[in-house]
Amino acid sequence: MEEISQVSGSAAELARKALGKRNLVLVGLMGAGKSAIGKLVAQALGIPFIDSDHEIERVSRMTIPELFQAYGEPEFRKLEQRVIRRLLRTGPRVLSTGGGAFINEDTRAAIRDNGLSLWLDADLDVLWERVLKRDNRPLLKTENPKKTLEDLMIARYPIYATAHLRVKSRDVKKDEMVGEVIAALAATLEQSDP
Ligand SMILES: Nc1ncnc2c1ncn2[C@@H]1O[C@H](COP(=O)(O)OP(=O)(O)OP(=O)(O)O)[C@@H](O)[C@H]1O
Ligand SMILES: O=C(O)C1=C[C@@H](O)[C@@H](O)[C@H](O)C1
Ligand SMILES: [Mg+2]
Repeated sequence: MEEISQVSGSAAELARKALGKRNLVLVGLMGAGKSAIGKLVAQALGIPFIDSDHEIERVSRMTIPELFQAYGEPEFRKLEQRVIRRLLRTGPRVLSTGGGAFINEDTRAAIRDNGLSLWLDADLDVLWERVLKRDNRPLLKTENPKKTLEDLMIARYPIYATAHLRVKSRDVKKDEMVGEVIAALAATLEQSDP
């Protein structure tokens, strides 16, 4: 056990070094685990965690479904863009984004320039099982939400694929996902070392 914690400790150290003052920005579709895994990654790295959906709800004093209903998706994206640009100014942190944030060109450019993006890539069935459990995603309020999720995957995956890093999100223990995210981050340092 001692040996395992030393290995993961050194991976976390390398990952922290790789990040420098930047934010690690988690991107990916609804249910990929950006919020759940992001929070644990931040704890493991000893840096703050922030979630753009939560921050949007905090500043607007409205829930995301309320924002979509009152102002529509385009206004939500503008607010999301402003909030994420602001959040990127402070680091290092782990910043978990909403599922559509990285699809917005301006938000994506800000993330590319100021953060290190990591795509939590998941298969449809994994996402579907997870999003079924909560009723808080306005984009899935359609006649056939599974088909909507699949259409979003087809449209968005080529864009998420432009993130700096990619980790496959699977139904394994959350700690295992955390280890994989940290290893991916640490590997960027090894790659950049002469
Ligand atoms: N590896 C995992 N094993 C089991 N459950 C998981 C795993 N990763 C995430 N989950 C669960 O799946 C659900 C969705 O995860 P989460 O809210 O983190 O997704 P998200 O990517 O932030 O989605 P959104 O874009 O809607 O904010 C949560 O209940 C979370 O606890
Ligand atoms: O995938 C999306 O476009 C969204 C995902 C959620 O995180 C929220 O940001 C909102 O429901 C929109
Ligand atoms: Mg989330």
